[in-house]
Amino acid sequence: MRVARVDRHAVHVLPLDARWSGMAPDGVPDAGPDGVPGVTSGAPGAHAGDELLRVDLDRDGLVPAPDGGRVPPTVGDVVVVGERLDGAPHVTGLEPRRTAVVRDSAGGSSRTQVLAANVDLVLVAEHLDPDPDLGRVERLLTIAWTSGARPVVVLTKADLVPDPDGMAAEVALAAPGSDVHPVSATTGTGLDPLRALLTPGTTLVVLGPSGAGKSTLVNALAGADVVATGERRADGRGRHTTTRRELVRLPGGALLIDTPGLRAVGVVADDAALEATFADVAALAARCRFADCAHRTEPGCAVRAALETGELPERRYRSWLRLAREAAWQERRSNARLAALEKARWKQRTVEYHASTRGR
Ligand SMILES: Nc1nc2c(ncn2[C@@H]2O[C@H](COP(=O)(O)OP(=O)(O)OP(=O)(O)O)[C@@H](O)[C@H]2O)c(=O)[nH]1
Ligand SMILES: [Zn+2]
Repeated sequence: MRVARVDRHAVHVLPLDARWSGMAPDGVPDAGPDGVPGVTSGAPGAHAGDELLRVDLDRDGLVPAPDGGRVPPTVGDVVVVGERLDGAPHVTGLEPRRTAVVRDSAGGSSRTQVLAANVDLVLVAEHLDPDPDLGRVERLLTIAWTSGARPVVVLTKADLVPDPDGMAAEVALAAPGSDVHPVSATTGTGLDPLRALLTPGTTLVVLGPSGAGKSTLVNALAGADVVATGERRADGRGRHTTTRRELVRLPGGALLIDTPGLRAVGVVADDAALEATFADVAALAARCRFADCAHRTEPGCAVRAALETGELPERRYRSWLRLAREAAWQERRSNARLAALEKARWKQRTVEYHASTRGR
């Protein structure tokens, strides 16, 4: 069962097997009377042909993870559904996540948030008009590389600029290793190579700022209005944009994880992902005379040399420093949090041990 939506006390799942056939899956309970868990019909329009099954979570809202811990379920997760004694469906386990799109969720609790699981393709959407923000593209690419999914950069609103291909070539310098596609959802230009990526069963997520045209792009790719866009509604009653994360089946058989526009995303990145996003910088650093070169005043520094000749743009170097520092800081913080958790656990065990031996 694939998690399509997460509520506080339940997940809504797509039966994996019945996904393409549109047949009612066997063993799925009928929609019960009000308030009783059962089959709920999909969100209006979004899941035509798919029946979502509402499955209760334990009181803590967590599910047993493969490593023995308990984690919050996320959209795209594959869960095991069992039956409780009263016959109600109930999440009993989580399959290992093949890939995970993780962000650093700012806030006091110093936690990371898994935005989407088991994603094959991350479309990094950035508009050509206003000018693309290369730092944001690099940030989202780092998140994409860290996830384990394949990143593809999509430059939207190509119809609004005179030279979309020239701009795409510039963005490509900030995106080594990923394809960069200038597209226009309005005219349909550039959509075909993206459509070719959306094979049946492929799960994709589109990351990008609000207003980049993510929903418009997805609808254009799907050839149908599968997600709400930021267009003003005909009745003039404001905008209706994505407000929650949800897995939606596209007509061609690919699965889209629709997310609200990300304002500020903190990166959670591993070194390999940073090296992928900044492959050009990493290649230069590998040529520095000293292996531990800090690229400041060391002799034989290939990074500084490239900065001086202009081969490596100052902007990109700064962006690399910033993201590397941010990732390192995030890692230290999460390690500190893990250590604190571990300590609390031992403390609890000690207390329990003393309680159990008291009075013997
Ligand atoms: N000219 C032009 N406008 C576009 C294109 N794609 C999207 N837009 C417009 O850009 C605006 C934002 O598009 P959305 O698809 O709602 O953007 P979004 O990224 O999904 O935004 P959120 O849902 O807030 O995250 C809308 O007014 C679209 O009509 C395009 O290819 N060309
Ligand atoms: Zn150096």
